[in-house]
Amino acid sequence: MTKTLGLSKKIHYSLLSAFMAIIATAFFVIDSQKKTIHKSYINISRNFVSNVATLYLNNMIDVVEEKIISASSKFGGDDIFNNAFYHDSHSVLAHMMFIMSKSPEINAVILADTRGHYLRVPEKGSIVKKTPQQIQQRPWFIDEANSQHRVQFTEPYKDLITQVSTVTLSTPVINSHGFFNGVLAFDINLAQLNKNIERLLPPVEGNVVLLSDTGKVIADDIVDETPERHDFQTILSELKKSGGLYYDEHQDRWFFSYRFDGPKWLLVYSVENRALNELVWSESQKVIYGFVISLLILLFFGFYLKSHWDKTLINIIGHIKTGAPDGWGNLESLLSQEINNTREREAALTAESAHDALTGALNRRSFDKDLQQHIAENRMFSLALLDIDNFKTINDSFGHLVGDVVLRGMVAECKAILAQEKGTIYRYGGEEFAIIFSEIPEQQAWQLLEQCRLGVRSREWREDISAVTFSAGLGRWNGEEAQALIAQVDARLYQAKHAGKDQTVAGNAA
Ligand SMILES: Nc1nc2c(ncn2[C@@H]2O[C@H](COP(=O)(O)OP(=O)(O)OP(=O)(O)O)[C@@H](O)[C@H]2O)c(=O)[nH]1
Repeated sequence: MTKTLGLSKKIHYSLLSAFMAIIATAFFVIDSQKKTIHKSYINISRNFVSNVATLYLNNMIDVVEEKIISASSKFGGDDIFNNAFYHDSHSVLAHMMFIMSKSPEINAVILADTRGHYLRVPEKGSIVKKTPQQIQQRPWFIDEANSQHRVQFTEPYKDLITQVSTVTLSTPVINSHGFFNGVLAFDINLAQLNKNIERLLPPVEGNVVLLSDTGKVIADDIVDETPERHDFQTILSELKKSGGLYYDEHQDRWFFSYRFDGPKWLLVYSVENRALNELVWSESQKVIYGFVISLLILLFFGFYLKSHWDKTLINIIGHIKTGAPDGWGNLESLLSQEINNTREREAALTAESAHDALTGALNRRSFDKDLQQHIAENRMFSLALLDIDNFKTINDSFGHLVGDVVLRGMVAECKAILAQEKGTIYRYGGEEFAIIFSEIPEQQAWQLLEQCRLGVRSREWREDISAVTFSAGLGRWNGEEAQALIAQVDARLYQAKHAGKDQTVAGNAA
């Protein structure tokens, strides 16, 4: 089975991996960014509530409290109080009007005595005296027992006279002898309060509402006729103990709240979770666009690469086929060079696999192959086996490196003699060599072998070796099996060794 390079596949995988990596990164970045944005909106909303409460409402409460306390101490004089109800009420009314005119946050100023008389500005007509029952029904009316408290805020209630929702703050009027004379009360201008709350610009679309301690609405930013009021009663206790942040699963709404110290009011700003999420998404969109653009660029790059890569591959394949890699550009010339190098390497590898690396003679594999080929082709040939005499002594005396030099030298010597003739030398193994003499009579082979032997023996060595000799056996092929011929020639080599070495033993024909 042919193994493909799979380059296109690798490019596809790389692009796909980059694609997946961008998507995964996008997922994590967007997710963490969403959480961060969500968190920052929560913080901004909490700050919004506490800023409105401390900078606006607390301020307003302080101002009206200060005003009522200073006015009540003014009305504390016996004469003023008695005059107001039984003699000359005009100067007191003028003072009450003065307070009104300076206080946009106050709707009405009321002064009441313990007998149920009261003065109120603004009032239709002249001074009106009401029955004690009417005045005492008012939630701000404080009897003597309650007079210890300085300033009190009522729950929102429907005023009997004006018929509008009202919150009143009141304080006892104590005369200079310490007696409780009556009550001074300010109706808070809820219309003005509503208007101011409506004007607020909350960070996320939602509702702002000011609640009393029992959860009644004092003021809110809802302007339409059928206001969408949220059920604060069910979550009031949660809001009070939430510490400023509460999420109601049932309504899927966030509640940001601030609890006042003076009147136990609660400023609540509530936001639908959906609205918050929409905002978070719209903020995240910029990042999403960024990632989408990156993906598109990657896709474009992928297609571009693919189309050009295919073309380049086709060119490369064409040139590899024709073997004419000329006229390519920089990258291509490098590639063509590489193709040529590969061919050379291939040729070198083939040569290496046929030759013995140490001596340069053909190796044992080549010998086996050539021998079989001669037999298969029924070619006339003779075989010689050569073994260097006393090679162990050479190795032992001069070292293996010198032994190697001797092996190389012997091959060189024989090659030089056989070069023009039909003889090829092989390294048979260790210090043993073989020569195949092709298509020449055994006699001629014997002569060549003798020339080799004498050549080696008379060769001069740079090292201090006196003489290197070898023994050899020679035999002609007579149609027998390769192993039989080798055994016969090996036996003759053995004979030569036993006969005193440095000689060749051949058959009778030689
Ligand atoms: N330097 C070197 N030595 C080799 C190589 N291959 C085999 N030999 C050595 O050749 C020697 C062969 O020794 P022996 O088989 O005892 O033969 P010898 O000493 O030549 O004795 P005779 O054949 O009886 O003359 C061993 O010492 C091997 O280590 C080689 O590639 N390089």
